[in-house]
Amino acid sequence: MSVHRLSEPEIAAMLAEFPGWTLRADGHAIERTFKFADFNQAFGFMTRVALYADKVDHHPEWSNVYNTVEVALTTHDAGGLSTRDAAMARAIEGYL
Ligand SMILES: C[C@H](O)[C@H](O)[C@H]1CNC2=NC(N)=NC(=O)C2=N1
Repeated sequence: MSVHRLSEPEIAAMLAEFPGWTLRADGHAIERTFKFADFNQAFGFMTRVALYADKVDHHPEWSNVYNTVEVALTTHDAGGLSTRDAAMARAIEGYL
């Protein structure tokens, strides 16, 4: 499905709305690193996000090492950032 790619001002507004997130060097994703008490907490978070992601068909790029989860949000179908990434960032904040 085609999705509208955000303009630079729209990306700036998104970053202002989600203070913990930074723009990836290529400008096509927002990133955030989450630290948890232990692996159990980290993987529980990933499980909640994964179930939501599959439901809305928008999947994070991420990696996990013990209690650390690195997340990048981008919209492959748009070749960059879209409102789907803002919605996902908002949902992720709710699963912390
Ligand atoms: C066919 C399927 O709907 C698409 O490939 C979905 C799946 N998950 C996705 N996830 C992300 N992050 N971006 C997408 O463009 C995307 N597209």
